Amino acid sequence: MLGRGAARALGALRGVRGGAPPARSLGLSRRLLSFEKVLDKDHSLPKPCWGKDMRRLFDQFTKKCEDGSWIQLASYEQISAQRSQDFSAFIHAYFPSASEVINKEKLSQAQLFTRGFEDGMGFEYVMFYNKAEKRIVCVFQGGPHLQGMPGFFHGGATATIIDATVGMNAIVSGGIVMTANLNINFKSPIPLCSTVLINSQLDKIEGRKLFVSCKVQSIDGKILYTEATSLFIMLEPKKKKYDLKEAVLNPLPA
Ligand SMILES: CCCCCCCCCCCCCC(=O)SCCNC(=O)CCNC(=O)[C@H](O)C(C)(C)COP(=O)(O)OP(=O)(O)OC[C@H]1O[C@@H](n2cnc3c(N)ncnc32)[C@H](O)[C@@H]1OP(=O)(O)O
Repeated sequence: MLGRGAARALGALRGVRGGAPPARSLGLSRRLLSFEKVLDKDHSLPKPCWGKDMRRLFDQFTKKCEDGSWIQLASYEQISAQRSQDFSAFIHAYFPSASEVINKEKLSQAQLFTRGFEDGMGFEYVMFYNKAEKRIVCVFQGGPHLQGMPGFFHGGATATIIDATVGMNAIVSGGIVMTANLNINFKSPIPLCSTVLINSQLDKIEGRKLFVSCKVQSIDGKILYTEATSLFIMLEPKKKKYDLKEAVLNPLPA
């Protein structure tokens, strides 16, 4: 049977008892904590580097959260030291060979790729989740360090924010998942430093497979920049010797 740490990690992802504390207990009733974080700030809240489009869209979606149909997803740069330990256990459970490379110390220094840039230079984004519609909308303002062809975003940067958005959609539905496939059609180059909307939709779940699609559009909806489809796989507990039933039925206190 797997250790307590991995059970907690599962709880953190699934929001079950024993995982991250409920958002309400932290006074954040309209916000869903995607994982517990105490060391740094929530990067999905307004900052001086946000342009007027980003702020206006943030305000519009925050308004939509008032009736509970939409939830703003918090986002942090690092996970807490405690969670780092939990994730070490998680990695060991699912990918034993990887745990020889990624030790606890390295994990404690890790940063979420999309949050590792100086404010305003890289990925500025905030995501909003609509459970009933199985949608996540990401408001994204890309900074000057994401340039590819001069004056436009690098396609890899676009792929990254797409993966983050469809990935979050898969996580909120499937728990512990990994991207198995991501197909992207680049229709029109995205001007550097612009703000765009990424609209993602969970299309279907078949067993362990989650199919999520998305469109990247200008904020007025007139330009379709990019379209993508993706496949996420829920990790197979038995295959990786992870006792999911135990983790769900006997969650640990936070
Ligand atoms: C709390 C912390 C929160 C963190 C928040 C921040 C996160 C931000 C979010 C960022 C998000 C970033 C996210 C990232 O960046 S994730 C990082 C990028 N992804 C990876 O590194 C994944 C690498 N791949 C794997 O580990 C395995 O292949 C996985 C786990 C995916 C499946 O291996 P597993 O051994 O488990 O499964 P299986 O092989 O038995 O296959 C099962 C079924 O699936 C079908 N299949 C499999 N692959 C493909 C494929 N390519 N196309 C079509 N179908 C495929 C397969 O045919 C079979 O179907 P069927 O025969 O049953 O019908």
